[in-house]
Amino acid sequence: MRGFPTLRSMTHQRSIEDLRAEVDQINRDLLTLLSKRGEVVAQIGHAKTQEGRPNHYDPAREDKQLKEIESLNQGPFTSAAVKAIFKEIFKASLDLEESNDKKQLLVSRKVKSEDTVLDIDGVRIGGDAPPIIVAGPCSIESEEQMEQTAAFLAARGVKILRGGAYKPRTSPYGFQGMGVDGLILGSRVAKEHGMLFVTEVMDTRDVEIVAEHADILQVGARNMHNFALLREVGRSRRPVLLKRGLSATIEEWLYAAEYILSEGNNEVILCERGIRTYEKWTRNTLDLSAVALAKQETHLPVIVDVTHAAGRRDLLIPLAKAALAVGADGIHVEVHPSPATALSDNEQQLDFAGYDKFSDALSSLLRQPASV
Ligand SMILES: O=C(O)C(=O)C[C@]1(C(=O)O)C=C[C@@H](O)C=C1
Repeated sequence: MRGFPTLRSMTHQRSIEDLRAEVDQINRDLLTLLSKRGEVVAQIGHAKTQEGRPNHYDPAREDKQLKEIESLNQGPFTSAAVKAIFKEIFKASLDLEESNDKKQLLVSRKVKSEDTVLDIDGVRIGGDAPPIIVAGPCSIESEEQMEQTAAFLAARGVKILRGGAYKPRTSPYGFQGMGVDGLILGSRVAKEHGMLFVTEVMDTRDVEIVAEHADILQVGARNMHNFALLREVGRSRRPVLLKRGLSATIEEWLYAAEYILSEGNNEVILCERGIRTYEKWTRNTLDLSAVALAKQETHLPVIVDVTHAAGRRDLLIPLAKAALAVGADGIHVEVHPSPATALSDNEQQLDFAGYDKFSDALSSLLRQPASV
């Protein structure tokens, strides 16, 4: 009798082994096609990166492909099943594009394996250099305050003086900084004591004037996502101290550094300063794994701002010790001649006696190069 073979007669016609051998071959063919697709997709990813599109996800393109696949599907799988398989393929393709992209980042150790060591007028930061201390008041307030602080710190071997001339305050009515007068004062006092001067720049319009007076430009946590500012400091040719954003992931922080390097400025110091968590007993939560990871994944120097991480003086020594133990290339700490009368951050700045205790406690760790 003619007609369609029954399931029974079919299974009798071909053995399971035989059918499995065919499935094995189909698997091999599918894998070949999948790999071929992966290679083409990687090229799309590369082209997107070159066009400056770090976000490779394109839902409209995925949707178009799914619609076509659905219209071509003739079974035996349902369209829902086929679409689910293709969605997995898109996801894997996106991962492939993005991981290739990360391998090409200028900040990545995969691109540059040796540590970047900054040499700013003889002050070495990163690599085999002993950890540095960046210290000074939160805000530049007066000539007397800067002079006293610089003299005190320089006598203890501190090579980098910090001080804010433009202050990003939570309240618009808080002290906003001395502006250009503060820049001039900070840079003069630092020079007089043989120190480098680092200060924050908050606005693209100020990059030029800040770069004129400061040896290192700081991009603060609140501005880590300010891509126009990152590009501008990248064009400035001054070393940049880039703080991690309040709620930024490590990846976002490294992409922020990439913005600076992509403009041709390779002199970036990463600064972990604690992230915002549910914890209330500290101002922020110091993320030491971020320090270890940034050291591992990038070639850039990484320092730790213990003052903002803790927000309280009693934790500065243990946090600084821990930071140096995981390989930080330096410590950033706020020091003020009279914290009680400081115009900003008076809860957390160290007075001179406090700084002496702090540096004594760290002295053995500060002599040796960052390790791990
Ligand atoms: O066509 C693209 O833009 C791709 O990046 C490729 C691809 C894909 O696998 O088809 C991958 C991720 C995008 O979300 C969209 C599509």
